[in-house]
Amino acid sequence: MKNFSEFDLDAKVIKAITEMGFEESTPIQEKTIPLAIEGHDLIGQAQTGTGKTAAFGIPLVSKIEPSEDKIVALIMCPTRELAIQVAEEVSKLGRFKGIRSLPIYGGQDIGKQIRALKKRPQIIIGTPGRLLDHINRKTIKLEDVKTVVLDEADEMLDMGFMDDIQSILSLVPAERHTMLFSATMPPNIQKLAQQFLTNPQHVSVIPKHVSAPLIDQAYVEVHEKQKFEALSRLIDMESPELAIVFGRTKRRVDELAEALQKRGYAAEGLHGDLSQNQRDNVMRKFRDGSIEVLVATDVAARGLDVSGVTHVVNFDLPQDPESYVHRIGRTGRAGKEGTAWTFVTPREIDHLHFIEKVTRHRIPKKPMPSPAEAMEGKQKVTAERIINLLQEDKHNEFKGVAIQLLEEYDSVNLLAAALQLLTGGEKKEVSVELTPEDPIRAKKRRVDVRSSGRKFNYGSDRRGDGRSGGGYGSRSGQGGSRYGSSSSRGRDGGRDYRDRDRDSRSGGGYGSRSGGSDYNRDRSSSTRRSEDSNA
Ligand SMILES: Nc1ncnc2c1ncn2[C@@H]1O[C@H](COP(=O)(O)OP(=O)(O)OP(=O)(O)O)[C@@H](O)[C@H]1O
Ligand SMILES: [Mg+2]
Repeated sequence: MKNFSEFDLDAKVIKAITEMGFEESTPIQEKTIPLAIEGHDLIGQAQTGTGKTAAFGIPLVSKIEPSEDKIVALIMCPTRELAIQVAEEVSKLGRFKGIRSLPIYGGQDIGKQIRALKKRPQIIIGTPGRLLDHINRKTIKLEDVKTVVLDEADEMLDMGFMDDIQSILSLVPAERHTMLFSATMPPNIQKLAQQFLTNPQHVSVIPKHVSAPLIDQAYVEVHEKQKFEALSRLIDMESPELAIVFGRTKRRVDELAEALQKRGYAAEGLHGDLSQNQRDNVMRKFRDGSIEVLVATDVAARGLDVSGVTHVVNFDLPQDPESYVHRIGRTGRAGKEGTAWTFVTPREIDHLHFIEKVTRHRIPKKPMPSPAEAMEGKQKVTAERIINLLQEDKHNEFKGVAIQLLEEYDSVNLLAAALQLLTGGEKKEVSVELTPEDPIRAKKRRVDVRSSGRKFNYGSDRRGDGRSGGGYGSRSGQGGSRYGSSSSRGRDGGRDYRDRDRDSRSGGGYGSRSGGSDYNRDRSSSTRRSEDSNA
């Protein structure tokens, strides 16, 4: 893989890249950056978590003049969370150059956005609905836009944004540079590309080796009623640093988050019925580690990049193979390993086979963790916490009692009792009741697998030389202790939303759901997404 200094990039951008801890380019970046610098239109495809954001962000930021006081670049994304995240990455890349970027999404106070637009950002990162709104109000003008990026284009179309995207693109001068990123290439994407891209170069990184994917996948066959028990045992057994648990509906997510809290886990739910403020809050807490389990609908399946997500659990089997790939792709990112478990009820086994077929990956079956395994995992974590405390050496005030106890009791018994207390068995007795979900029925439909290219993480030599897979340079500042407490986890500074607008109104007609879709549709155009509508 190439070092970033080998590309024709602005030195200030290289400085930013170094500061972000990137050492070498990823394969999609290596292919995309030179083409984008030369101004070629392009269509990019690569697996989840392989740095597509920087693949378009780096050349984009490199080309923009800091003195520019108009909107010269437009990035469109399907969800609010993604708009925020992409804006965050772009602004990090443009820091030393003094590039101004601004996320624009539904659910946030429009007045606030209008004020922020007065600061003359050069790059706008937005969801199509809210962008159109600003365009209609003339608070965003596209006449000087020279570069357009469509991120997760297939998802935007699936969400019913075709008309909005077409209206927006038709307002951008034809003399422009357009980059489209998509997981799949269904006909509507091809149509969009034909309509709005000029002689696009196809850049795809499809892994050759599938022998050592970074994501360790497994399924557990469980009855609907056993799922919760299976989940809590799994969390206890594996003690994830951070985990995302996907549920099928909003109701499911709410009930599950509540049930996990009752059992003493730091869990919260994320779905489209929450206000923007709540959504931002949940994401912020997840990113800074104050919640360890994020329970979410598919709203969190695409693009979201949170460092430290070691586990993904499909509490409910996803409807589509694509959704499966995107959900599990929230772990095993940027060369790190991850684990993905999928719960399958006996009646859904056929659907699982369908997913295996489309993703061309056999998912091995694992037994439901036993109570003993769960207990063992918990004890291990407790023991590690004690050892960590021991190393901190700040427990002088407890030493008196310790000496007293040791004089009276056997040391092994004493420590075992303390471990029992700390492992906290009692909370687990709380009974929880979840409303059952109907099983997913096997759905036979054609999916463009060949072009999806997001089935596996590449890099079969990963384990061998200790370097991360797929040609990633290591990234500094990210400790990888599997059992580390959240406090020992290197924080991903720039991914914290703390300083973002949190007093934004969620009302005002924006961010309201249309047709029960879980996405932030801030327009009323119809949506095809229905998984979440029964919440
Ligand atoms: N060259 C690099 N070296 C190390 N880390 C990188 C590099 N490029 C990107 N990253 C990091 O990898 C992570 C994943 O990147 P990104 O979110 O862009 O992936 P993606 O390909 O868009 O995934 P998805 O398909 O899920 O949207 C991010 O945390 C990003 O900062
Ligand atoms: Mg992405």
